[in-house]
Amino acid sequence: MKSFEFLSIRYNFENNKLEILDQRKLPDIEEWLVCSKPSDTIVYIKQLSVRGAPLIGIAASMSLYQYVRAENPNVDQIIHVSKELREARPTAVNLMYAMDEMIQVHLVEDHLTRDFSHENLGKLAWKIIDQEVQMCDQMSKWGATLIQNGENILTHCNTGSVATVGMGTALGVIREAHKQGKNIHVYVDETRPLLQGGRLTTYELQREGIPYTLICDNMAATLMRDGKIQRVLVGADRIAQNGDFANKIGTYSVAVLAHFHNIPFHCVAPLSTVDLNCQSGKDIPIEERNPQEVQGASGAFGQVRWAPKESKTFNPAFDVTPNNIITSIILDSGIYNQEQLKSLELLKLKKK
Ligand SMILES: CSC[C@H]1O[C@H](OP(=O)(O)O)[C@H](O)[C@@H]1O
Repeated sequence: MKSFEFLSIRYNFENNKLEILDQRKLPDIEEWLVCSKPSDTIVYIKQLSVRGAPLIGIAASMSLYQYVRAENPNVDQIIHVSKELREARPTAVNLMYAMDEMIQVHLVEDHLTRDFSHENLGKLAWKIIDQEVQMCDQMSKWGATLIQNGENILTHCNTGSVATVGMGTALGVIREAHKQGKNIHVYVDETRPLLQGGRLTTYELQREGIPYTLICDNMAATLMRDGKIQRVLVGADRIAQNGDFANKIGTYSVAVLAHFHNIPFHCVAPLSTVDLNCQSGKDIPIEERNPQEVQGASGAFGQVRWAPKESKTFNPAFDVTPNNIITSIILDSGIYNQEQLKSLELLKLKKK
């Protein structure tokens, strides 16, 4: 392990200090929060101060490593803390994948034969980070091969460097296409209720001078009807064996609209997002969040409510898009079309 600084997570090896950029405060306030112990990290993951499927896995891995280096706990304590971190949010499988990698769950021997030294956990955490950076590069390059010059691309939620430690997933493809001079324009869904698009995707695009237009989620249909959108790119939190996938709430709506208007719709994610324990989207657990998020809005300004505080709300953080309305899934290993998804190509890939 060594010191590092990415856009929304940083670690100082000398003093074992782990920090995350409070994404609730972006774009107006760049404030770093200290993860001094795993319980801090769990709170930050639950409240989405640190968010994004790949990044929460990395934050949890670094928190577990930091804890072992600081406290020198026994194996049962390490396993217990990894379980608490694993359970911080239920949908993004990257969190479970990262914890399984850190406690070496694939080693079938009794856990006493596994190496839980902080040196080894540091190597495992760094391996997860390095893989994530590489996978972002690979899926971004694969996805950019599909982008034609001058396209308008719609994206939902935030899937960029704020949500990963690389160039991003769907937003990584957009970044790569822009870098290749493909003269694209991005339509950014604000993504109610937590506004990851309106606050975070705009923050990333603004910083890099990538042209974009911010829209409310209810505007995508009209843009598609008027021929203003040529492609849709979104991320994923968990992909089932057959290609059904869970992503930020509202993704399914966008997929249905794209299907109706014959617009290519792509999911972009690392292979680690594919969960073989899920045969189809029906098996993916969907996180339900608190009513205040729907009753109002929050950001750097704090929290505002406009609905009656007694309002009953429906607030799933994710929805599931079925494989039959997906044009393709773009992974770090390549592009998989609907027929390949239906013939369980992802299952074969994972088992290689
Ligand atoms: C590359 S981020 C993937 C995924 O994670 C986000 O969820 P959240 O903002 O709740 O952490 C969103 O669904 C992105 O598409």
